[in-house]
Amino acid sequence: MITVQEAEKLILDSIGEIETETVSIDAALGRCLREPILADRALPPFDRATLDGIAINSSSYNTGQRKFKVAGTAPAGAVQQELPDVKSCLEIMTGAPLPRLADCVVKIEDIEIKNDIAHLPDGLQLDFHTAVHSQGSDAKAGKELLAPQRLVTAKEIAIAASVGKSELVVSKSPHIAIVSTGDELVSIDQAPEPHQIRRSNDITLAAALKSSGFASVELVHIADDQEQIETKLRELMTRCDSLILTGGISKGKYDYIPETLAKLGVSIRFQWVSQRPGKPMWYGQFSRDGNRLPVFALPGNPVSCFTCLRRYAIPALEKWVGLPKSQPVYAKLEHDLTFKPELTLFLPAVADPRPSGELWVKPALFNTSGDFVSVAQTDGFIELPKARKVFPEGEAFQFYPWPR
Ligand SMILES: Nc1nc2c(c(=O)[nH]1)N[C@H]1C(S)=C(S)[C@@H](COP(=O)(O)OP(=O)(O)OC[C@H]3O[C@@H](n4cnc5c(N)ncnc54)[C@H](O)[C@@H]3O)O[C@H]1N2
Ligand code: MOO
Ligand SMILES: [Mg+2]
Repeated sequence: MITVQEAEKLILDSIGEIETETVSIDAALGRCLREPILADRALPPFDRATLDGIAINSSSYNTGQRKFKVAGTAPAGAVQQELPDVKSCLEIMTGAPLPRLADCVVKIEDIEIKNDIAHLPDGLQLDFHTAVHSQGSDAKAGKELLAPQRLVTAKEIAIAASVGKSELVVSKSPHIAIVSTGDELVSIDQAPEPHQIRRSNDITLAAALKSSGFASVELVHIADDQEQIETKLRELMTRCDSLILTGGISKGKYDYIPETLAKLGVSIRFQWVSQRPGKPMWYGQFSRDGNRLPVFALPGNPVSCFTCLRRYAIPALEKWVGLPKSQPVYAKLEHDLTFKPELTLFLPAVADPRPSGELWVKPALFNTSGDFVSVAQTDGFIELPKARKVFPEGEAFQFYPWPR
């Protein structure tokens, strides 16, 4: 049996970088950018008025001129104009190119225009490019505005749009199959017999993946029949980029998953981790077209598979596609705890942020790793290391928020 840290390292070390694809800018939201975004021209591309007012030559004002003939109007969207001479002005709108011979803008509030003459008061502070956003002052043409390997959010879209990128190169979004097995499981729209239970893990894992940015998910259920499992998994391996299985991995007579995966050529990286819940967890990879594709076989107990998905599978998928890893935070325990088994404990807990800026957590009491009822009241789990037995109130440990 390996430790949590060893399992995490084996998984993350085995994960490479997924291929790229080109998508429309709208479809790039939430994906990892995989190309640099360069300024296609200077930003701003011309000397731009930042206020509505008049464009003048500041040296005329600074050598005593107070009346300027209004020679015309410079709206935004019109080509750059020119003052007839340095003694006159143009009315100018925010966003318009500064006219040639003018070097600053005086805002409308500071002046009075009567009979096409603009009257300026004494005491204005006017210099070269006052109220002008100078050409290239944000970025020179060719400058890298965004480096690759970052999450595309609204602000990245703003930059891409401003340089005319209607399509972006991003990481592919893996198509993930969530496979549940078990003869006792019925679909949620079916009335279960007393000995049956509703199949909840697969749809739960799908929701967690979707809310973590993995939208392409397919649900598959297979009976506890080795032949059917083999046939279906073989088919999924031809077209899915990752498999996440739940159930059928422990020591029961009908726990066919590890054996079948091995038979199908999925190479095992590990099974059995010194953790609760989730001890039977299995991880491996298979090759297709030169890519190594991850397979997570998670225990069937609902809390186990949910916890293992959060602790291992989601960070691994994030690394694969280049999304920022959903990091744990540190949080302080609200009361003393003792846990004697030689296992790392993932304990569901309620977050309690304090006005002091500290995050505290209140561990939840829960029955078994089948008890989703208590877990639903919590915000995440706290990780209590295997090397310890006693965990005192006020000590900080890593807290993993649940997927939203
Ligand atoms: N002799 C041993 N028995 C068990 C061990 C062990 O070490 N030695 N480990 C236990 C632990 S820990 C866990 S966790 C479970 C893992 O079991 P499996 O992965 O084989 O899962 P199943 O046997 O198929 O199911 C376990 C439990 O979960 C329910 N389940 C399964 N799939 C779903 C689903 N899609 N939706 C809702 N509930 C599901 C299933 O009905 C069972 O009650 O093994 C222990 N045994
Ligand atoms: O991993 Mo099991 O989850 O402890 O019931
Ligand atoms: Mg079992």
